[in-house]
Amino acid sequence: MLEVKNLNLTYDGKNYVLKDISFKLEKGEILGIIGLSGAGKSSLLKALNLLEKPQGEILFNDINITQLSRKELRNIRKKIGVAFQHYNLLSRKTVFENISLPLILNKENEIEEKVSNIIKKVGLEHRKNAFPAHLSGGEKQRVSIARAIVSNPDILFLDEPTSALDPKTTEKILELILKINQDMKISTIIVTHEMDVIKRICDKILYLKNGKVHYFGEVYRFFSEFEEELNKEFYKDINYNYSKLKFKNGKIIKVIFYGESVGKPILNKISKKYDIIFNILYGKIEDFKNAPFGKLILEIEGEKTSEFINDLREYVYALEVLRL
Ligand SMILES: Nc1ncnc2c1ncn2[C@@H]1O[C@H](COP(=O)(O)OP(=O)(O)OP(=O)(O)O)[C@@H](O)[C@H]1O
Repeated sequence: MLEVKNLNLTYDGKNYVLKDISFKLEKGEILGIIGLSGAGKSSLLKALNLLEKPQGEILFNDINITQLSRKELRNIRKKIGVAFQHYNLLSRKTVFENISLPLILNKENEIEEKVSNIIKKVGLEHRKNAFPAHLSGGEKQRVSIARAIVSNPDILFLDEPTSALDPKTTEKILELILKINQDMKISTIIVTHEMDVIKRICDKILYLKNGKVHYFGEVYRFFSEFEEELNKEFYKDINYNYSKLKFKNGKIIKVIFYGESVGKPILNKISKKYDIIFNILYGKIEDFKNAPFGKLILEIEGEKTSEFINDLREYVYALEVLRL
């Protein structure tokens, strides 16, 4: 439903802040855009919105929206919902009035009913007559999201929707985004610098580095293959400690489990089969959107470590020998 081909963007006509960006978003998918500060995340969102004029193609339901007239663009914009990090609510209007705005601008009918439905969906019935100054951060973000989806758009852009919120409120907003995505089948692009947001709700990830696509694809593959870089750039996930090693001649392996294999006693079974003893140096299981994802770093010892590794490889998503 959205296909971006060879997108480039420059603000000054010389330096490109987006370079040859290409990716695809299918209907109903949630795509997370991540990258360090200055990588070009906001610029990409602005280019997709055509708030900035990029070079290249943006095919929205097979129409190249970079080539449209103002009037055609106005119609397409009705199909795009945007919620900003700082909410951008009108302070003199109530929750209800803020959410009504896009419908009034688009001269739609049955505004009362549509707004009431959306207010119910985002759980703000009890706050519908409140003014933004009297709302919590989470409630403001609910209003902002409600306003973005009230026109029933095909695509929703969310710019850092949880970065100003505490962890509990973040979780509630992520649940809301997932619910909206499932109920309304809205394709969603979410800019974030929070890895947990990507893991919890995204199907795909686009990792921007210096204005270029460094990775685009499935979330689980990204966390399986880009670990070292992630540790360096974003957070310290794995800091397994070689001082915890127990075996003199042990090998060290990293095992990634994804989906069904998480939670099965595979390791126990296969280690018994080859008479292998193991010591867990690091282990973590996380709930990704589509399936659980587990990572283990093991120290192994025994006569048949090679056979053990070969056999185990068959049952897990990925296995890497870190030290022979
Ligand atoms: N309006 C603008 N005019 C000129 N340069 C800009 C403009 N907006 C952004 N830039 C530049 O474009 C590059 C990418 O910035 P952008 O804000 O898109 O990055 P970002 O990944 O969203 O960063 P952050 O996480 O800090 O918001 C930066 O070098 C920035 O200085």
